[in-house]
Amino acid sequence: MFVFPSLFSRCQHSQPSSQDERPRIETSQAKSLLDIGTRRIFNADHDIFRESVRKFFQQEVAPYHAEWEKAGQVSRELWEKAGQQGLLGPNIPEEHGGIGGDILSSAIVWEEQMYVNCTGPGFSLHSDIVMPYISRYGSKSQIEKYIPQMAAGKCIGAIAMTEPGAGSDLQGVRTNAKKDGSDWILNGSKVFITNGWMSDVVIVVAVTNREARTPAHGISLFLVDNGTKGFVKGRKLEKIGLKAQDTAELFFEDVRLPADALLGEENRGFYYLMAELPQERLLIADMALASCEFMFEETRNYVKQRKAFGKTIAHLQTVQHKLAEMKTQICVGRTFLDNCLQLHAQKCLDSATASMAKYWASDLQNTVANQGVQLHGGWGYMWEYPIAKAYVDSRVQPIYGGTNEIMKELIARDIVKDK
Ligand SMILES: Cc1cc2nc3c(=O)[nH]c(=O)nc-3n(C[C@H](O)[C@H](O)[C@H](O)COP(=O)(O)OP(=O)(O)OC[C@H]3O[C@@H](n4cnc5c(N)ncnc54)[C@H](O)[C@@H]3O)c2cc1C
Repeated sequence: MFVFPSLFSRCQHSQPSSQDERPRIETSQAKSLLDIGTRRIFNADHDIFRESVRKFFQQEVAPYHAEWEKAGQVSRELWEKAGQQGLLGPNIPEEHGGIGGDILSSAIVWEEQMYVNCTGPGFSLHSDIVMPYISRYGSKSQIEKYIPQMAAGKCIGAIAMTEPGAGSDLQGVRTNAKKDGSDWILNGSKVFITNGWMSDVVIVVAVTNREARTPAHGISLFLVDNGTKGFVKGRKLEKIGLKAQDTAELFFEDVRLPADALLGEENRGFYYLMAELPQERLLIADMALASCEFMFEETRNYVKQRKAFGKTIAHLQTVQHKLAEMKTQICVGRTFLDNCLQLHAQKCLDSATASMAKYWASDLQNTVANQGVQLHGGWGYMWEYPIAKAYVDSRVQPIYGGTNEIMKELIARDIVKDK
């Protein structure tokens, strides 16, 4: 496992470490947008971590990804290896059984995954969406039961909000849990659940009080273990992209849950969701920007070696201008994203700002993917070319984690609200 040189108290404020003598350059000034040692939000300790994470994705993920795309899932072994390397739950406190790092360490894992263009492992959802709910709202026994196992990659986490009839409108969920003595009886179904097929524990969003003054006041979260009677996993869904990611339907039929399966307080689930969604949106945004950086470098390399009319296409001014536009947009986006990462590291990221990042970066990702494919010509449409894969994987980013239309609703609501 990678051992952090007790660096994270310093990381909290993202100051350059004393080891950084020269000011760090930003990505626009670097030789490649993927260079290690850039960006002022990071320090030299982060760079060491990034090197180990990069090596992990290059050695343990990239060579096997095509195989996992065919299988529709990654291997269990990969999860355990990631756990051993300290890649799962980097931002979960040590006293809860996590790694004890900062959000910037999580961001390094998100970005490095995109830099190898391998979307299969659902690490970010597990580490930075599911684990935080348990760490923040779980009881001592829930934390002890799940967090160390999740950090070790022996327990894979998922979160089930969306239903066949309710996605954007979360308050419309119909899955429900009714009290039976001190137990709960859970009924309903969920769809599009990332890590759903491989999951060992799922956080399930369910209605617990139909009489509440608004639906938001009657929703609770439950921890449901794989193998619980009545909990059935449906098929792995066939998607147009994210081929190696196991996205599944989940069914709950009279699932009897003990009282301690309730996560946090009864009927407080909607508030927990609202509190945690900005981190989910930031994560999607940062992965989108990192994917742009990867696609830009792929495209730059391609046009510098592809010949047409006796010289490389990188000599054509129209191609150069397109690359100039792409790089400018990506670097402008990176500045905003790094600002959001820093705000979040200081616990100051608000919902509207996170929504701006998610909407803008995921739209940019699709624009860059489209331009990258175009500059690759026919080869860009071939699966063997990384840009083709990046193109299809981009498409879902404006949809999940709250659609970009919903992001605009949240941004707009904040703009016009009475102060
Ligand atoms: C690959 C993948 C993985 C996913 N992983 C998970 C997961 O792990 N857990 C989970 O719970 N969910 C997951 N989802 C579900 C995802 O979050 C939802 O698909 C998303 O929130 C949209 O919901 P919906 O599909 O029901 O679309 P709908 O809500 O039906 O929306 C359809 C269209 O209507 C628009 N629309 C809806 N309401 C409004 C409005 N008020 N104003 C303007 N436009 C509106 C939407 O923007 C969209 O364009 C995943 C989805 C995919 C595709």
